[in-house]
Amino acid sequence: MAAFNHKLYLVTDDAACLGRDLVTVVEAAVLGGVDLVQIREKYLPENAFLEKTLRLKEMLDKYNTPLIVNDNLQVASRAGAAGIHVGNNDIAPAEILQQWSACGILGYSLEYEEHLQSSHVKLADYVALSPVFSTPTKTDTVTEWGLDGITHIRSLTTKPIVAIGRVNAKNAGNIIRAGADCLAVVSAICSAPAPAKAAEEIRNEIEKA
Ligand SMILES: Cc1ncc(COP(=O)(O)OP(=O)(O)O)c(N)n1
Ligand SMILES: Cc1ncsc1CCOP(=O)(O)O
Ligand SMILES: [Mg+2]
Repeated sequence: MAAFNHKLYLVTDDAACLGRDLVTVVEAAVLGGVDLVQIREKYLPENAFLEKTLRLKEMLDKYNTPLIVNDNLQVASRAGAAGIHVGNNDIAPAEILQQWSACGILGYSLEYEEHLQSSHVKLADYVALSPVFSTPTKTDTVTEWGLDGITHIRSLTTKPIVAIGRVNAKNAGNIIRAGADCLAVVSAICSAPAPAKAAEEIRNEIEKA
């Protein structure tokens, strides 16, 4: 089980970067205060996904910022990533740990409260409350947890809680005060005119909360 003490987690979306180079946007975000990055590519063929992951990892290694790969165990292990994030419809955590002994951080999306008792959650280093607020960035979701949902799940588990879904500088403080340990963000950073400044503003709200 890996320690998890990250606070601001950038989940990438090339399409949200407004035509700018993804590595440049992510580097700015890291300089602004992002301390964990996930590469999320739902539609790239595996070779292109791996190539992009390696390019991003080369930059992130300069900052000692860990890179998590979404969904794809082959890409995660071949790139020597710091870990993987999966959900209910992906490869199961037990299978990941069986096939990838070097897996560091294993993240799992919590979509149903009943799954909190599952072996998937037991094996995870953090649970993502997904989504905390409904978001146009990902529409195939089940439960909008809201702030009360975070507080409720906080009372039921000691696992680190990551909140994702329409997180921004305005709601960051409330989400942390509700019980989240870490905020995961796509558009409020990737689509910001100045990603470094956007990351810094969210980070400041986290630190103040
Ligand atoms: C940090 C974080 N939280 C939730 C998700 C969503 O994962 P999942 O439910 O598997 O959906 P996809 O991202 O695969 O569409 C995530 N990727 N990262
Ligand atoms: C990947 C993912 N999983 C749950 S919501 C989401 C997207 C969050 O995107 P945004 O920060 O733009 O709302
Ligand atoms: Mg997934």
